Amino acid sequence: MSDLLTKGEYEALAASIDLPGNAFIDGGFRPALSGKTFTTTNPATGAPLAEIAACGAGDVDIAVSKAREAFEDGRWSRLHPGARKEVLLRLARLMERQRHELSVLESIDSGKPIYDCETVDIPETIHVLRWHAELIDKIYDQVAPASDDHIALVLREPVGVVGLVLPWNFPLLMLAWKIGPALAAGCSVVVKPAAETSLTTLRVAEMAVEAGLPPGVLNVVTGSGAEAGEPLGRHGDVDMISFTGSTATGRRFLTYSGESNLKEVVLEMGGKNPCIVLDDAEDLDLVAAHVVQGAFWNMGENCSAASRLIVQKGIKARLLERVQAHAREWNLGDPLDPSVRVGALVSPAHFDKVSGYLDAAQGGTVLMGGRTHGGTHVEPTVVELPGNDHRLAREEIFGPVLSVIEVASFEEAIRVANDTDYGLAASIFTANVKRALRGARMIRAGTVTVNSFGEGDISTPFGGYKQSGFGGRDNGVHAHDQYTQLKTIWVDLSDSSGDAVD
Ligand SMILES: NC(=O)C1=CN([C@@H]2O[C@H](COP(=O)(O)OP(=O)(O)OC[C@H]3O[C@@H](n4cnc5c(N)ncnc54)[C@H](O)[C@@H]3O)[C@@H](O)[C@H]2O)C=CC1
Ligand code: BAL
Repeated sequence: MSDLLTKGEYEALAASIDLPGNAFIDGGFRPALSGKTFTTTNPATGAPLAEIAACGAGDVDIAVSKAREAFEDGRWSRLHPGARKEVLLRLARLMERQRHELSVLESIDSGKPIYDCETVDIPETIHVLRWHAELIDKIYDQVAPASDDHIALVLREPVGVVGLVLPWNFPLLMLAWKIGPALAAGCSVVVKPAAETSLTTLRVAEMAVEAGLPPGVLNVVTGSGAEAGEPLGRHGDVDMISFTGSTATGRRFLTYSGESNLKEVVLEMGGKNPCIVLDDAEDLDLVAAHVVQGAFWNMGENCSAASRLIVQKGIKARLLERVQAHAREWNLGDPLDPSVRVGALVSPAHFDKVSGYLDAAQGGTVLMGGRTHGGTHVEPTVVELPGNDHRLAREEIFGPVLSVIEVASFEEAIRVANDTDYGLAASIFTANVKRALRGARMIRAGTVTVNSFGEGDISTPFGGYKQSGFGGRDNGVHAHDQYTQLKTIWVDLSDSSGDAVD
């Protein structure tokens, strides 16, 4: 907190930053082959920020071939793990030195509150990179049990050239969730940031080369999903795609893979995450603070947002009173003001989508909020619904809208929690340990938090059940599974007669 600057200082920094715009390929910036650009704007003000290269299939081809060249000649993939670690640690140090600049870039490009960027997004990004860097020279391969005449080695090898397709809601943090383990494993990467938020990814690519990452290992192709994302997904020389974003686009990557080279695909997608509060939950103030954080943090633009509050009848009135009291503390305003908790939604198009859900709240009771301000701000909104079949309870809104559903019992709470196509995250609040753990087991979600809202931390795998996830996990040692493949080397120690060699 003491490290925060003033609003005036952030504004001055924003005005002075030299904004990147070109794609980053083979260690340097270059325009799109077509020369085309698109404008990225500050969603809080509508002001244009920079012209970004609108990459297409030709640019993706070049980026993939440079990544392949780098991978095959071993400049990174065969570097000693300790040397790879040092480069990533240097990158983390550079980012730490430029944390204010990165925070401002992230905030003006995405609409996120500077407070969040300074206290969560940027420090977490740096922490994630450090964590994976430190892991590089501590993971051992295996020797399998075999007869005395054999040695069976099980090695992890980097998967090769990977495409990393990013969302706009946590641009830098999702970059770190993916490049951390991918680069640690020795892969070369081609990153496709969301068109709305390319700036910090481009800046970090530049810093990575400054930190000593060889050219060609980390490339960034900017542009739209259709023009840059699809050619990456369909590319015949990309070995694997790791994607975070909507379930609809995630599905497309499976098609791209099936129709091209059967590249591996790991998908981290949407959620409609339940937050269960049972009658016996203790410390309702704390519960309410978690509920509000879960629903409104990052303006609800969060795949793990606790967007469905499933509350037992006996506690509902008291809880909702406290939820509203806490939510009132989440002030809406200029994202560069460090006292602001609710910034702008990422774009006018997304604002329209979220506003549409506010219009669709009929049939429910709006308990607070429900109004919009300017072209991209939405008030934290709490809507009580008649049941879990309401559209607001079924579709991912990705905005600051909390749906409340009353239930009569623990059993009904679990049934409603699981009554969704998604299965990313869930929370359960109760003083009864058996119910907490039984509930956590019964809920079909990749992460279940007990008496808190959260996503675990860097050491715990993150990903979804059902239509929230596919093929692997981010975070933890488990994230390295995505970016490595197992090779068995079977060594015969016997001589040709079958006797053991002396
Ligand atoms: N982490 C998450 O769970 C996220 C979920 N969403 C959800 O998705 C909704 C729509 O947001 P979008 O920005 O449209 O998400 P999206 O899933 O379409 O975009 C994510 C990434 O995929 C790329 N992409 C989009 N269309 C593509 C295509 N046809 N082929 C290849 N790549 C493509 C985008 O350029 C971006 O880099 C949001 O309202 C929200 O509900 C959005 C972002 C993150
Ligand atoms: N909450 C981190 C993952 C995501 O929202 O995409």
